[in-house]
Amino acid sequence: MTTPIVAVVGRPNVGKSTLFNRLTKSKMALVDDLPGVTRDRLYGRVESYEKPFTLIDTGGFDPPADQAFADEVHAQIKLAMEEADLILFLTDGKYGLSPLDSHVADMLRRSHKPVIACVNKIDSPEKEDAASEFYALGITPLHFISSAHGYGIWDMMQDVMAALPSVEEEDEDNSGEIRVTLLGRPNVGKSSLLNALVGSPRVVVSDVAGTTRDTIDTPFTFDGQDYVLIDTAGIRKLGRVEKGIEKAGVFRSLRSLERAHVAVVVLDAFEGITDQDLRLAGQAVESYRGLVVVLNKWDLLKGEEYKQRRLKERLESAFRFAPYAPVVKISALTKKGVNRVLPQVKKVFEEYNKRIATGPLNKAMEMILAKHQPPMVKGKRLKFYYASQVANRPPTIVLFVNNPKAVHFSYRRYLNNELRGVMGLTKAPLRLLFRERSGRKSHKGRP
Ligand SMILES: Nc1nc2c(ncn2[C@@H]2O[C@H](COP(=O)(O)OP(=O)(O)OP(=O)(O)O)[C@@H](O)[C@H]2O)c(=O)[nH]1
Ligand SMILES: Nc1nc2c(ncn2[C@@H]2O[C@H](COP(=O)(O)OP(=O)(O)OP(=O)(O)O)[C@@H](O)[C@H]2O)c(=O)[nH]1
Repeated sequence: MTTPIVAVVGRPNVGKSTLFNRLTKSKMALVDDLPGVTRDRLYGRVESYEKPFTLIDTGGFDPPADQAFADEVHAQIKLAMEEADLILFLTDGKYGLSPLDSHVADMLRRSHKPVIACVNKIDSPEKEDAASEFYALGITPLHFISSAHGYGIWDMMQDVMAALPSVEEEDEDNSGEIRVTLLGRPNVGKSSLLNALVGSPRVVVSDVAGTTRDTIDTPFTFDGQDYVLIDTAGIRKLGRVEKGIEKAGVFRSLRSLERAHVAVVVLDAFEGITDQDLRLAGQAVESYRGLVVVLNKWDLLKGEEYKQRRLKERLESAFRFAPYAPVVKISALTKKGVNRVLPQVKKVFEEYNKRIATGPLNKAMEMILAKHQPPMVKGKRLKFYYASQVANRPPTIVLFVNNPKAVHFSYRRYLNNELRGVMGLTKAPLRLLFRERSGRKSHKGRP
């Protein structure tokens, strides 16, 4: 199951960040465990609607000073058209239609991606009439919304939901191949690991940075298991892109993650763990991909026991948000340990496919709820009605509850840990979705 990517595009100041904040603010709080530094406004998960998705705020590019902002918008749109599954095109109803809006509309019409147009800053229904000039953009559906106050957002989200694939759609691909993505900041040794894994150096680099993205996947077999290394071109290309590296990098890693089962995050053991490393690992966790942490350049720590211990401590504290991720120490240079990477990937993948039937799941839920009752919220007890696994890859369980927003982070974590135990998940993540259900029957009333 992949999580779709929705990108918000539009001229500066139309309200993209405001919309982004509104939609992501009630996101489920797996992120609470991530160190503050890994949180930014580049992307966020939206899980409070029927279908979860990743939202990307394409604003805030820093164009070189001599370039007009038209170039900035142009760059955003191109990125969004390449990488997103759906585009939210925002315009400013208070300002009125701008020539740049029409230009953006032309570009979007030529893309084959679904687009939903929104006239923002329509703070009340009366303002809609004044904004009817936006129909001239020729993009439908067209919604009148207020990102700041919430007007029209619900209607717009209905169209977004209708355009996105459903969570319950199973991963059709039963070929048994494991899709792996290698993530890591520049110079940690991704290309070296790629070469060591695949055996022979492969020339996959496009020399012109920033042109059409050429995704090249590399299939191979190891110990009788089929693997596909995703976007092997991007692994090398990213190091060469200088401008807008961060945003391009975020996009690349998100897109690769969406196509992967397992992310291998490569760290440089010699340089230590940086914020960027944690951000990449955080993306993998937020995308609910399997995660294997590779400590590369271990050869440089040979005999350095103090440094090894320091690194181990730092790793344990920094990766508290993914305690289940196996860690493999390697040297891509000497190839020592390299053969231990894929067996770990395979173990994670096997758990990633696990299933639990509804009967045993609900029996387990009864015990879990009895052992540690859901807390009272404003004098009312949270009620869990029913649980069901709706997907694997990753294992995804929907919990029906009377008030999903009131399920506190610590209780979510409790449920997640307990259910992981029940399902025998030790190396892979479990995704819990909380859905509203009203009704008198309590969980105990269900068979
Ligand atoms: N009246 C009104 N103002 C809004 C609304 N949404 C955003 N604004 C205001 O518009 C201004 C720009 O909003 P941002 O969300 O920063 O716009 P942006 O598109 O992210 O801007 P860039 O970062 O420059 O790309 C801010 O002053 C917001 O408060 C709205 O629905 N109604
Ligand atoms: N000592 C040591 N050096 C390594 C190891 N792995 C890679 N290197 C060196 O680290 C440097 C970067 O390696 P690359 O494989 O190009 O790193 P990368 O992550 O692909 O870099 P970008 O293309 O910039 O993203 C090269 O000089 C490698 O020789 C290792 O295990 N030990």
